[in-house]
Amino acid sequence: MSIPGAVPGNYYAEGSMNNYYFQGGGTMVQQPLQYHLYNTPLPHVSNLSPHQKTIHGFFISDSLREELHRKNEMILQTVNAQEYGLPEELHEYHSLYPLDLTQEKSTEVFGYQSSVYKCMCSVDGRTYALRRIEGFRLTNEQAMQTIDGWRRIKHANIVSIKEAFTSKAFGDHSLIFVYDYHPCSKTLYDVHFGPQAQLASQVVVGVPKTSDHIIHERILWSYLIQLTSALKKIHSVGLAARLIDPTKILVTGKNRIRLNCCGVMDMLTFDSAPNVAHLQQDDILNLGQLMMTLACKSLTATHNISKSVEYITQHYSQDLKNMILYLMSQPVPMKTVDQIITMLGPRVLQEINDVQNANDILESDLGRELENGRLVRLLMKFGFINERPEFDMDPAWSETGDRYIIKLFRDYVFHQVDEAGLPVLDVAHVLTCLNKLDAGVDEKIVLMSRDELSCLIVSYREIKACIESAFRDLSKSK
Ligand SMILES: Nc1ncnc2c1ncn2[C@@H]1O[C@H](COP(=O)(O)OP(=O)(O)OP(=O)(O)O)[C@@H](O)[C@H]1O
Repeated sequence: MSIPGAVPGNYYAEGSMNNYYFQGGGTMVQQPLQYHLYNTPLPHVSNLSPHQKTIHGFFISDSLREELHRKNEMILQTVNAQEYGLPEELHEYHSLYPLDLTQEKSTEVFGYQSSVYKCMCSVDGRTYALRRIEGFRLTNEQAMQTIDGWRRIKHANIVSIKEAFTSKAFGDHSLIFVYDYHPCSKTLYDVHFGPQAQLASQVVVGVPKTSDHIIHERILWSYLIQLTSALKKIHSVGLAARLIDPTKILVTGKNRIRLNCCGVMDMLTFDSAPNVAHLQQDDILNLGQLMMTLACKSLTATHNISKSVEYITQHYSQDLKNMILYLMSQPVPMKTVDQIITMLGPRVLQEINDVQNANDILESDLGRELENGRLVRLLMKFGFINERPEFDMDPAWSETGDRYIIKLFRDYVFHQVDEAGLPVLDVAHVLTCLNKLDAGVDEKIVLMSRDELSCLIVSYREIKACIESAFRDLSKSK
């Protein structure tokens, strides 16, 4: 059988659906489908005519698929709790997985050592990030109430907190904070100052840093806008962030940042009753220091401000330099986040434009998968009906009546051969047929019996009715 109207070689089906390898002794072991099987088109198929399409055109982009797969894989990662000396259960959480693998824990930020774990909640089945403050004994129960204000904050640039509690499950007095989990996220420190970032910007001895190694100005403005937006929310409810540190800012997507560990300092320093207005001024100052650190790509940039300003003047616009200097200046009498927002002005519009463009790209990717989801549901119905060994005490059910038409249609879609008797693997033909079937169009096709002795002329609308009726029979039997 050949495909009427199909242009041979127009479409390319690449890759196999499963990954096989042979174990010693010749047993074939099936591996789960690996995302890396889908690669971008090879050079010899990339120069297609305008009417041709590669199979990649039908699915979401490789990079997005890989990113989503990695995130899903990360959510499912587990370790043996005993091996890592972790409790099997902690309050309503289980399956703890350490996210911070550094041996030497710093006490610089909180004044206590802290660890972070991914975990599952047995109440809602979701994944969370637990931050454990080690060896902290809570003396005043009222401190727990400081979390209430933070729990009400829902903001795109703040990692949401769920709850806090104390625990002796680790063998000490620990204070535990439960935050939303953002799989595969890194800290801003890891992204710009971690070993990989260092490697990328390694300076050859004697050769000065080139502008390739600095963070692009547009990214710096984007960070500033996102953090200002987070501070606006926090200050407007009478709280202060208190931690604007590269190790406590999460990068959860491309240039997408979120303030992490909100509420921890309020609990740790509850007894000293800090002044919120002063802390809010400190937030603005810390934001300026962070921006200077990032612009100079040096963690010690604030130790020599005049040298750092000189560096920023050389590499960035006057606007950015003025902004950083404003953030770091003395408050006379008070600086507010609203003033920063006014100064950001048109940059905010640029950010909105970038965000909306990114959103459009994601929406078009989603649109492609939407079609695929529809077709998968149709294929599942085929699977339920075709080749069913017996139904309603009738061993010939799937081969007779309406079901015979479905079987012949399945052959028409998937089992065609070309003039030389070779299988036709034309994805476009399959997609066209399935889409027409799903829409139930009036177009008629010729279905041939396997022995080629008889043929039926039926419309897609009629085949659709056959499938719906057969599927209804199957679902009624439950
Ligand atoms: N809410 C979260 N969701 C996902 N991953 C998180 C979350 N919070 C922290 N992490 C990850 O946990 C790891 C450790 O975080 P942590 O804040 O301890 O950073 P750190 O650089 O180790 O800081 P410190 O030196 O203070 O311990 C980081 O890789 C971070 O990406």
